[in-house]
Amino acid sequence: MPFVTVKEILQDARKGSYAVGAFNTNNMEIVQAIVEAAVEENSPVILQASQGALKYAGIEYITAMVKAAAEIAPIPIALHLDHGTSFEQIVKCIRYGFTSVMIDGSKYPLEENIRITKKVVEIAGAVGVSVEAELGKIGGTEDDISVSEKEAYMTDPQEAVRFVKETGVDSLAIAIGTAHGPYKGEPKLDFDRLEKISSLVDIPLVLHGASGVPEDSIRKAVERGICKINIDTDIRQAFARAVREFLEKNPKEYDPRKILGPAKEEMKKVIREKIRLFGSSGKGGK
Ligand SMILES: O=C(CO)COP(=O)(O)O
Ligand SMILES: O=C[C@H](O)COP(=O)(O)O
Ligand SMILES: [Zn+2]
Ligand SMILES: [Zn+2]
Repeated sequence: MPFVTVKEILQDARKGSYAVGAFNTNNMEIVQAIVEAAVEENSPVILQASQGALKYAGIEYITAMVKAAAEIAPIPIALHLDHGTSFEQIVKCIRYGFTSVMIDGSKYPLEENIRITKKVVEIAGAVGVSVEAELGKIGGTEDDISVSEKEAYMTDPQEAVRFVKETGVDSLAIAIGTAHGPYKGEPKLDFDRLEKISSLVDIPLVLHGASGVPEDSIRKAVERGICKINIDTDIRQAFARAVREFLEKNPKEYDPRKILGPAKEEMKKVIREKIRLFGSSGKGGK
C-alpha cells in the first residue's frame, strides 16, 4: 500500500478505540521485523526514525527501506520522524518522503514551544505531512529527578488545551509518568491527568517511553485516549538478547545472516505481542 500519514492512521484508531504501535527502527532487520509482524497481525503500523537513527543509517537508506516495505506490504504504513528538534531536520525528512514528523519543543518554555510547533504545522500542513508535538517533558529513565520534579514535568491539562488550539498540531505526546529507556521499578502512570487531558483535547494522544510499562497500564491508557504508542527499548533488548545468546552458543559463527536471523525473529515476537495488546490487530484493512 502507498504510505499514509500518521494522522490518517490515528483518526481510525481514535474512532475504533484502539492504539497503533510506533516502532523505532535503525536498520534493515528492524524494518523487516516491524513490517512482517504488522502484516501477520493485519495491523496498520508506524515506523519511526530518530535523528540518531537517521545519522546512523542514513536518511536515504531508511526511506528507501520503508518505501520498499510499503510497496510489498498490504497494510497502511507511515514513516515518521521521532523527536525532531530542528526545523532543518524536519524539512529534510519531508523532502525525503516522510509522511509525518514530530517537532519536540518540550525543552523550551511554553510560548517558544508553541511558536516552533506552529511553524512546523504550517510548512508540513502545506504538503500534507502530519505533525506530532510534545508538551510536558518525557525524560529518560536515567534522568535523576525527584518525585516533585517529575510532577512538575507532567503535562498540564489547561496548557494542553491552549497548545493544541494555537498550534493546530495533529497529535500530542504527553508526559503522564512514562520515561524513555528501561525502568528500574514499575512506572506509575497518572491516569487522572490522562483522563482530564483527553476530555479537554480532541486530537489523538501519544504515549512515549512505553517499553516495560505493564500490560494493564497500557490497556488503561488506551481506554483513556492514547492512540499512538512508542516502543524502542523492548525491541533493542530483544535484539541484543538474541545476538548475545546466539554468539554465546555459537562463538565461532561469523555469518551475519545466521547471527541476525534469530534476532529478527525475537523482535518480531515482541512487536506482535505489542500490536495485540494495543488492539490494532485485524485493523489493517485486509
Ligand atoms: O518513546 C519512545 C520513542 O520516541 C520509545 O521509548 P522506549 O525506548 O522507552 O520504548
Ligand atoms: O525516544 C528516543 C528513541 O528511543 C530513540 O532513541 P535514539 O535517539 O537513541 O535513537
Ligand atoms: Zn521529548
Ligand atoms: Zn519518545
